[in-house]
Amino acid sequence: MTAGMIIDEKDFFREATIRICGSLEIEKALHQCLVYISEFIPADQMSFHVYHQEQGVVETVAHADLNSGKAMSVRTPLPPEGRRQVEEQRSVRIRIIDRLGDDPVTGPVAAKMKASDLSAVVMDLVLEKTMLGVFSIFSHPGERFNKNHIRFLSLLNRPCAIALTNSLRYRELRKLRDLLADDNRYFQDELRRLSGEDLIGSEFGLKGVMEMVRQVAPLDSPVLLLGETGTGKEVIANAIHNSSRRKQGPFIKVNCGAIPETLMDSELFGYEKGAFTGALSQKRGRIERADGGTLFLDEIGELPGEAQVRLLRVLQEKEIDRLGGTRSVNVDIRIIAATHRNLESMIDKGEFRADLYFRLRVFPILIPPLRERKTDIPALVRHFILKKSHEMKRLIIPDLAPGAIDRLMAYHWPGNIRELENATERSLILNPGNTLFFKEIGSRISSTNKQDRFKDNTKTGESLELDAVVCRHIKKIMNMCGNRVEGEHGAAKILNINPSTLRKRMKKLGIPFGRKAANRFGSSSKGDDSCR
Ligand SMILES: Nc1ncnc2c1ncn2[C@@H]1O[C@H](COP(=O)(O)OP(=O)(O)OP(=O)(O)O)[C@@H](O)[C@H]1O
Repeated sequence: MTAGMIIDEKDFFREATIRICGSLEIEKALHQCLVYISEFIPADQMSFHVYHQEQGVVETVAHADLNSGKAMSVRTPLPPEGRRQVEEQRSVRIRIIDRLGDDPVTGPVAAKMKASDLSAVVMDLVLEKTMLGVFSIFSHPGERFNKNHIRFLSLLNRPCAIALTNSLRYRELRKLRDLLADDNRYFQDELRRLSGEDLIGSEFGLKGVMEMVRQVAPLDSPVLLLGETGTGKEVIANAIHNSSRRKQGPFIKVNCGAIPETLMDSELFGYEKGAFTGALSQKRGRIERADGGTLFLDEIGELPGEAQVRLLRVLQEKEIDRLGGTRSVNVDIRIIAATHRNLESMIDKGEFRADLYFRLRVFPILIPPLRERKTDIPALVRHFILKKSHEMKRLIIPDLAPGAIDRLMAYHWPGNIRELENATERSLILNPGNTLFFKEIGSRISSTNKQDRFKDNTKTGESLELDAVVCRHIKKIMNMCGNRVEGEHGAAKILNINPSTLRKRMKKLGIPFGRKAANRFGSSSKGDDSCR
């Protein structure tokens, strides 16, 4: 103590503790504490050090003098003797070192801090039987600490240990937070790069859609994307997010059709620890994770009834309740929903809530199927050739064979852009050479056409055999002509064949004509099924 100064131990402990535990920023706490202590003890500087045994390194994590404090990470390797002393030490020590430079442990550290000539009190900090580090208090130049000083400083062992632990944990958390923020930035950029540049057709087939995207993106209104499967609803949802003020925030996708109904609530809304058996820790739901960004609800038509009610509340109140939670959590999200289903007919069948539908369809955008924007096909297929060739690490980017584009344009693409993407990939696999023919698309076109014709005929349940078709046709014409074979208004003239040939054919097919026909044919031949 400085001459004549009397100080109560309890006051000293209380005041110094308030200061050393007063801030999680250890440099500030250290500085405040030093300023207070220096009124009673000839202390000029203080620092915290941590020992990393694997590397045999002392890390100085904070240092303060009477002007200010500084957080740092200065690492000093110890010589073998210093390492041995630290590692073999079993008891908690508080020691006075008359000259820091002379000690094998403090010497190398003090040299870095230009404090080799100073005297110091060095105190091991232990909490719950764990050696945390060291607290050192440096004297004024030329002064020495005495037993009385040590008695007072040793009172601060526990508060200093607590302060050091808290600040190290805080430092770790901040590091993780910065890492996460950095990762997040990286992934968002990556996503933007992938989705932003990859939108083909914005000036052609998707021009109208992109115009609507530009109108709605800056607002916070919900958007409902409608379109067949594979038309690019997710790509458009991304484009809206990336052109909105939320673009720095998260874009969180929920595929309502892919999450089992029993897990939907916990996935969307999250849960508190202990909300159900197995809820070992708190989990934030996807809605909460989208806070500050966009929540993309893909396949919204598949959302179970219970979750529809809870989602409606999110849209109305802008807050969510975690499962097992006792308080609501505010969320700032923009919702983009998408579906290939007809939600209105689902409402009629009681499968989708009308109130949720009207909340979601504030701004519907219909994405046309690929068959209605075939002008985009050449650019799309070239884009996919490039993309897939890179993915497959092909050194040469294949070209399109003459006629390939015609084949691609002639097909009707029920699976839309996804089908075109897959067809391109398949073609690349099937053609290891430098030219893509898309011959398989050609065969798909003819098989589709055959199927269509087959469908048309089978719709009526009629036979497709040639004789049956001819029979039906002759009967139809005979009916039109009032069963007359010959003459200006006779069936032979209309069918452009000789009347006797027609009679022969009718005989062969068992079609009555002349008097016989008068008994059989009425005004309509619909009831006659002899041709089937
Ligand atoms: N305009 C486009 N430009 C480039 N690629 C596109 C475009 N539209 C869609 N794609 C690609 O086509 C594939 C299908 O698109 P996306 O998943 O967005 O369709 P979707 O309508 O959401 O499908 P689903 O209804 O099945 O969820 C994706 O690989 C996507 O990258």
